Amino acid sequence: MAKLQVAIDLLSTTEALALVAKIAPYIDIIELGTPLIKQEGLAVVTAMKAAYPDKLVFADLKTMDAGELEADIAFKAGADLVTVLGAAGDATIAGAIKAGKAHGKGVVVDTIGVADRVKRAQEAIALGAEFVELHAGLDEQWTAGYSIQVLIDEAAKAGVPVSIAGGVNINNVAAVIKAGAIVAVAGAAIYGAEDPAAAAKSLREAIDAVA
Ligand SMILES: O=C(CO)[C@H](O)[C@H](O)COP(=O)(O)O
Repeated sequence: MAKLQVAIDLLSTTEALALVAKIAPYIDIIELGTPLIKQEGLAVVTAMKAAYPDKLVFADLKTMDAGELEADIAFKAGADLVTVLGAAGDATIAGAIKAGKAHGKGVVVDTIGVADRVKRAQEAIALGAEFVELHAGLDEQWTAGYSIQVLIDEAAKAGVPVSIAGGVNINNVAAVIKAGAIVAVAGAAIYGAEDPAAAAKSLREAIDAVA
């Protein structure tokens, strides 16, 4: 069954916990966004895992160097999954994966900014990543001509476990899952919705209708 990951790009632990209190029944993975972690530190990871021990807590570190060290501190703080950038060297990705193995946790490789996302996804899985995020970041989404269809097409040909992030919403989530993504990542479509619980419920139902 494909998973729904909420990407929380809010800026306080209080707001993040309040959001998850509304949407918890519909989501599988709670992502603490990079700006949130930069604002609140890894304490937000610890607080979220303590509040939701049965959910997967995803720390979006976007690590570019010192893979083993950065992953280790996030796993110690309570993360189940951490991100390393696909743009980083193989040694950085391998270091994070080593820390993941030591903690019995996983590493997700984020392809933001990578030119050939499919090739890097295949390389990252060969290194031992849990799955790879085919990702167009918030800035790229504002670029003229951006379409999530690019990521959907890449997921269909990747042949390795991937998630898709970059403007996932109720209009495209079925296509995301039909393309083979094992995780749909939705940020603004949930935290920016007038009714986040209703938005998360609709996404959950759309995912389950495909899977
Ligand atoms: O990691 C991120 C930005 O770097 C976002 O959390 C990710 O792009 C998902 O957000 P949205 O669904 O709002 O596009």
